[in-house]
Amino acid sequence: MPRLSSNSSATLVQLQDVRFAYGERVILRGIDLDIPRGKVVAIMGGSGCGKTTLLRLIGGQLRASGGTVNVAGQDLSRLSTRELYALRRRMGMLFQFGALFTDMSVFDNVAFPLREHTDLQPELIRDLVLMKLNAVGLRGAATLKPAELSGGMARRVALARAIALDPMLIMYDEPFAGLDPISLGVIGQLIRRLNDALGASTIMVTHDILESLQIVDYVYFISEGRIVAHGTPDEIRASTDPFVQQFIHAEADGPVPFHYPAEPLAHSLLGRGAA
Ligand SMILES: Nc1ncnc2c1ncn2[C@@H]1O[C@H](COP(=O)(O)OP(=O)(O)OP(=O)(O)O)[C@@H](O)[C@H]1O
Repeated sequence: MPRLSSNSSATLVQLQDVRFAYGERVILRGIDLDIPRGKVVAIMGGSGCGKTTLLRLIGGQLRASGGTVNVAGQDLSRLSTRELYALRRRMGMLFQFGALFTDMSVFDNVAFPLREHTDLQPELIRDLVLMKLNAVGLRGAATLKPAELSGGMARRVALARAIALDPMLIMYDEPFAGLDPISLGVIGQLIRRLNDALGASTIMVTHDILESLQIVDYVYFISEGRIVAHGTPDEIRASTDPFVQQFIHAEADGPVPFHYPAEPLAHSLLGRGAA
């Protein structure tokens, strides 16, 4: 597999032959990928192919059953819990729908990681929160509660919270899910801008290929536990790979099957199957 970057100091995250299974169920069968410093990289693939699992492996919430996950020059499997925790503080994560704390104001939501993980004085926390909210265009909404926000605004607050600690690596799981087309464009631009302003690297799991191609530097496609295609947005647009084509043209069926693996329908309907 050709690698995106062969210079290790330019690579923030490197996965080599990473394998993972939930019990008997094998999800990843040997993933090789690089996330270069400063870049925004999208990971795409069919539903249930293991994208979120991959983010959790990089975040150290799951341990690979084989291969190596290396972040900022550190092999995660060799870190103590304390070292892993320290590394995780340098990662910002926004998981699916990035729920805000509903009983806290926008300000307190963004202040939460700063209060939790630093000993900064309240005045400094205040300034940092206002700067983060300003970066996502919501400084004026600091006193609102999540229930008073639109879906797009709530997502922007979640972004501000994910970058509160100035992470070196930001991971987004489906950052566009459930957004209208305008908010989707706003969030896409923000993901790019925040990455560049922080000098961070970004990994984004998404189904939204057209939006992603506008903002990312590189895309990896996963299928059946392996990377099956990868390239820059221009390479992806020009690709004749059937897998990539299925994504670009949003075709329901193709190399990525519509159906979750199951016994034949007739078998299920006759009541002989498990479901
Ligand atoms: N804790 C778990 N225990 C057992 N199986 C799991 C667990 N978490 C996820 N899975 C299974 O592992 C597979 C990969 O899940 P994962 O969430 O990584 O997929 P995904 O590519 O992010 O999917 P989607 O795009 O639908 O969010 C799925 O089939 C899922 O059912």
